[in-house]
Amino acid sequence: MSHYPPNPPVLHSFPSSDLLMSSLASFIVKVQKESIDKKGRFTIAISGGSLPKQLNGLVGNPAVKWDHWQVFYADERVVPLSDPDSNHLLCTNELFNKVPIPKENIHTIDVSHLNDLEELSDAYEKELIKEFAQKDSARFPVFDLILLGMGPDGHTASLFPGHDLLADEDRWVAYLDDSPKPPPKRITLTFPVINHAARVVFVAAGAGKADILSKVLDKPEEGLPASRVRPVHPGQLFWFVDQAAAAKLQIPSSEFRL
Ligand SMILES: O=C(O)[C@H](O)[C@@H](O)[C@H](O)[C@H](O)COP(=O)(O)O
Repeated sequence: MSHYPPNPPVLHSFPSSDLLMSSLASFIVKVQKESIDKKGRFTIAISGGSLPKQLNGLVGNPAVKWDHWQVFYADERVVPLSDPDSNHLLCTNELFNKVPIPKENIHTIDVSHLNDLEELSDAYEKELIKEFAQKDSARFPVFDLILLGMGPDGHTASLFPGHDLLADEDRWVAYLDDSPKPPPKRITLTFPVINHAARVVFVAAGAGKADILSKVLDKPEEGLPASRVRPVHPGQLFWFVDQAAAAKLQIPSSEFRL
């Protein structure tokens, strides 16, 4: 555990969603390069919602070394991988079908083998242990990058306001069968895993995010799930937002520089 306080979040606000998307792609490419140069691989967790679409700047980008990516899901709905509710299906349609990533580098949560929630989350934890435990000797996996969205209630991944899972301090992967947003059964990375990542990036765009974003960033003491994302030192939290989402914020935006 780090003895230093978490680094303050870095906010990057862009005048248009196109600029947000291209800057996000540049940022990811830079992190990918640093990770591959250091360890020969790039570990990333992604979530659903509008996020996969925001990754469009990676499509056709020759700097992306897809065969070095190891992709996990920050959360997944417990439905078949071919179901329209599946985050994996969404990411496949929006991104993976458009780029040359080897299928075995995408770590799905596949309910066709197991549909007991506990077995399913244990199986995903084992998948993470295979990737991380022998290679890094940390108590929790240290992702190079975790990409998250934020719901209108301040939830992130499948960590919802007021839910018991917010207090989970031990597990790497947890499950719930009472998600307030359908579908009810989900698997999610826990806060300790999210907060041990080297970098976490939230992406939020559109006027519909303005109120909740100002609550999450200006009033972290309210403890909404997205406010609880505070990577332990030396981890760093970034917010990539557009001007519409940032309209009600008090904290200043930093210039985006690579
Ligand atoms: O699992 C879900 O129910 C959604 O995927 C959800 O968690 C989504 O990621 C956020 O609500 C952010 O949504 P947007 O990215 O669409 O703003």
